[in-house]
Amino acid sequence: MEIVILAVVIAVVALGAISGLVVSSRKKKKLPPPPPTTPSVTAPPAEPQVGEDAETPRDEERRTIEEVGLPDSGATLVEEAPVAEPEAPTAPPVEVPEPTAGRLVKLRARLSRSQNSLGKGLLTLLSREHLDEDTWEEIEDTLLTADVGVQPTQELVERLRERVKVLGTRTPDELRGLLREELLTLIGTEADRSVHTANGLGPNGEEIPGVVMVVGVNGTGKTTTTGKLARVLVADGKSVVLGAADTFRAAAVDQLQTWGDRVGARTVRGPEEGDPASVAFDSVKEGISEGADVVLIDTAGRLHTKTGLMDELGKVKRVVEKHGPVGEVLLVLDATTGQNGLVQARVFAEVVDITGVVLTKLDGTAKGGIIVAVQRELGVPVKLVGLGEGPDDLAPFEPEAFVDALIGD
Ligand SMILES: Nc1nc2c(ncn2[C@@H]2O[C@H](COP(=O)(O)OP(=O)(O)OP(=O)(O)O)[C@@H](O)[C@H]2O)c(=O)[nH]1
Repeated sequence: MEIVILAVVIAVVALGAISGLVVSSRKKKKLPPPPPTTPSVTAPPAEPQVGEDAETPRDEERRTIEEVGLPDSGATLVEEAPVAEPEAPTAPPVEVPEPTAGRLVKLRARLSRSQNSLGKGLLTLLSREHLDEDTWEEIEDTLLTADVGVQPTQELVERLRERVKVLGTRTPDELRGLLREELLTLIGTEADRSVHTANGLGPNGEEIPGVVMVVGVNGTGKTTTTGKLARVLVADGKSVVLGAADTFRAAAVDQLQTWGDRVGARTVRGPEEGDPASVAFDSVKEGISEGADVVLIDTAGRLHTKTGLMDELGKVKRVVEKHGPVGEVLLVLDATTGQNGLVQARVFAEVVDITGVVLTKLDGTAKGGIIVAVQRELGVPVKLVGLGEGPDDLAPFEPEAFVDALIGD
């Protein structure tokens, strides 16, 4: 019996020893592998351990470092865990403005609102039963207040008096018709009001983009107008390059570039306070190399001295003309400045050949008569009018639409 008990104890101890070995081997398996240093991969293991022996036979072929192909730095790592590229800022989508035909008609409500006192005022006076001297004087005053100018006012009143006399009895429709005709005569319906953007010819007979210079006193809306004009041209299917030759005001350059970016037009700019003529030259050069249809050049309009202005604008024009002709020189005038605008017009006309006028801020004044006055003063037509601060608030000037907005139709 004692022998049996002894045998059982020995068997239990032996079993305990064996199970202890197995547990320790399992525990070792759970250990993280040693760091993969080069020697540990290629050199045979030092003293073999029980658990290790059990896993990897000592005589098993081992792979060399080349065969193992350790991840070598970036490339493989990137594959396993791609590093997110920082997203490039996405450019805002390029806008395609609506075609400009009939834009003035669309903006008619604004014209009617601002010019109401002129058109409706005249109609009311003409509708009086007795058109006596006082009434004609009031008609004259209304025209003068709207900045039509003395000479054109007298002409209009004279013609109206004559026609009303001949007409005898007058219906409201007849009066409106008369006034419409006479206002149109004053404004002129024959002039070519298109902005000349046709290609010119370079010194060797090659085609170059149409070149438009935009001039005017700072603050009249010159830079804004250049930007809006770029939109008008893009809307009409033309490709445009902008020249920021108003180098004296960095903000004006940035402002112009923003306008250009919105319609996908490149803006050529120079160093701050750099030579405006050089920027103008470069912008036409860029227009030629891009094969653009039109180059619009925004110029500086500081008016301290006439000689300074003359030198600057004259130089810009001369330098640009080395590439080819300037098709259009647009003078930007602020309609709200009234007679002051006419003084500016005179000065600019003396220093550079103006070919067209842009009248801005017509939405903010009742003095639409300035259109007549400025055309008389310069002998060039108003080609565009600004009727608001919105990007598409610049419209080709159409006399009929203008007069209809004034007096209603
Ligand atoms: N209401 C109204 N505002 C306008 C019109 N045209 C331009 N403006 C505003 O007039 C202000 C002056 O315009 P700018 O284009 O900066 O004037 P600028 O002549 O270029 O002057 P600089 O940039 O200093 O050269 C801006 O606030 C324009 O939004 C318009 O037709 N109507």
